[in-house]
Amino acid sequence: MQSALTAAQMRQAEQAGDDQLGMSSALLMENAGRALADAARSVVGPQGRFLVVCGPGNNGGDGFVAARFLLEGGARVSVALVGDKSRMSAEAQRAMKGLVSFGIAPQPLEALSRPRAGDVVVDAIFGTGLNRAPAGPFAEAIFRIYRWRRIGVKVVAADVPSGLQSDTGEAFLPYLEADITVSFGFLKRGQVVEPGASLCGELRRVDIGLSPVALQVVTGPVLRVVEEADAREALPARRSDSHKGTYGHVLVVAGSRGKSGAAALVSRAVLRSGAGLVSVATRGDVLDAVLAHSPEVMGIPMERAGALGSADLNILLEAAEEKDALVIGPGIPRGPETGKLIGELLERVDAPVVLDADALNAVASDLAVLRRAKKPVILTPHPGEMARLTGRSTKEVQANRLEVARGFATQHGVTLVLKGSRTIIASPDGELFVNPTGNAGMATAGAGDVLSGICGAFLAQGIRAPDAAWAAVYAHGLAGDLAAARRGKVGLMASDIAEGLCDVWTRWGR
Ligand SMILES: NC(=O)C1=CN([C@@H]2O[C@H](COP(=O)(O)OP(=O)(O)OC[C@H]3O[C@@H](n4cnc5c(N)ncnc54)[C@H](O)[C@@H]3O)[C@@H](O)[C@H]2O)[C@H](O)CC1
Ligand SMILES: [K+]
Repeated sequence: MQSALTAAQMRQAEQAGDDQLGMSSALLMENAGRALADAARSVVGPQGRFLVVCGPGNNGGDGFVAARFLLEGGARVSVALVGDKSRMSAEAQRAMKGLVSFGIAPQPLEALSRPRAGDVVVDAIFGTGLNRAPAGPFAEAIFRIYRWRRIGVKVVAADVPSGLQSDTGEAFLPYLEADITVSFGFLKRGQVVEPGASLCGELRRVDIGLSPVALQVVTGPVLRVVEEADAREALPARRSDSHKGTYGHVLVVAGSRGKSGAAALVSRAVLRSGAGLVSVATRGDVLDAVLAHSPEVMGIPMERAGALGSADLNILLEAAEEKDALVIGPGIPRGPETGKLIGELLERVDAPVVLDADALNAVASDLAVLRRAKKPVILTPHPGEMARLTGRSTKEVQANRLEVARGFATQHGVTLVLKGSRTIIASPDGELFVNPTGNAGMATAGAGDVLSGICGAFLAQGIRAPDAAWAAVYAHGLAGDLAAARRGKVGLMASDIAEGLCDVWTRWGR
């Protein structure tokens, strides 16, 4: 998995690179500038026209070096310096001197001819050093580039699109959107979470000489980006001498009158994700609808009507015997005692549990039950459910996704999946993962039910909870991407995602 660092962690890594590997910042800048020039050239070819816009810091320094390499390659290059020359960093001044020795001196941006459609602007105004909203000439430069992009000028960002906060992924106003962002050394957090991920356009990470060894000195939680190979390897290969029991039996506690579909979606997703068997415990009339939907699903009829409560404990404890994982929550009839029931199940069931949807709302009033769970627990809230779990507003949750997810997971000793674009997965030990797959078409009824089924199936196959969570989220998003590629985003339905899982497994040779 790739690591996505904060600016402070980047500086630690850079320092380690210097101390241990003799990679001075000047050498790093040379390598960064060369990679930036290569990326810019890849957009229009060496004969294209390039306008490199540099700020006062080392991001600007990368731009000066890139301009020199473009020039050496025979390209037509003009260079602008934004801001006061006297405020330039030493490395940027050195890089500018190198450029001037090639006969090009940076000009004020307004003195240069406006780029045309198809030309390339290299955005080297701000990188990880941005610490407040761009103003004055910086804002003006960003507005100009923003307007040029709308007429077809391509923008290649050095390290971070200017205006984007590299730690949080939030953007100051004004900010730039890039067609390509060239990330030097390690990825930055702001490039892999929204809205930063969208502002970066195509994200290209380039090595500049910072050895992965440098990561060992970095302090604080390192955000890791789930990659396809990781998710594929997390899933056990199927042995020829195996039988359905080998892949686990999942108990699904879901569904209620008018919501039998939730139980059907979860149970189908469980089977579509490789579990050997699935049983659904739900009210009798609901169960008939679920079993009619999928003949492969077994059922445990719960005759008591009304909300789930302690009176359902015995039948569910019995149903949970010999099970390898439970999924509780989608569409359940929730009442005042449901939280107590779930707490008792967590304490006594000898299998890992996925809590989703109304099971999350049920335990929100007594989160202490989570710590008392006998086996690992995965929670899969969307931001609104996370708000209820934490007592924060949804807006606050969304503005602090990484911290909120990690804080909850470590406080309650659970694996927390905070859904949304670029879903965050946090482990009880404080590991942090971000998922890059998925698309807006998946904002559709039942998509979360499918995810909870995949999580349950992966747990039942023996994958440890945090890995089961990020691998399930990755597969779920990839299934949605493959389904959307075939049938569009607008009409995507949860059952398409469940069916799309088959394309994931064939793609993975599973
Ligand atoms: N870390 C590495 O391995 C490498 C990093 N490189 C490049 O360096 C930049 C970070 O450079 P830095 O000098 O720290 O900051 P910036 O160039 O991003 O910002 C410039 C400078 O501007 C000041 N500033 C911040 N916000 C504002 C504002 N709104 N208005 C005016 N001025 C502002 C602040 O003081 C900054 O110092 C990194 O992104 C890489 O591109 C190396 O070149 C390669 C290795
Ligand atoms: K930049």
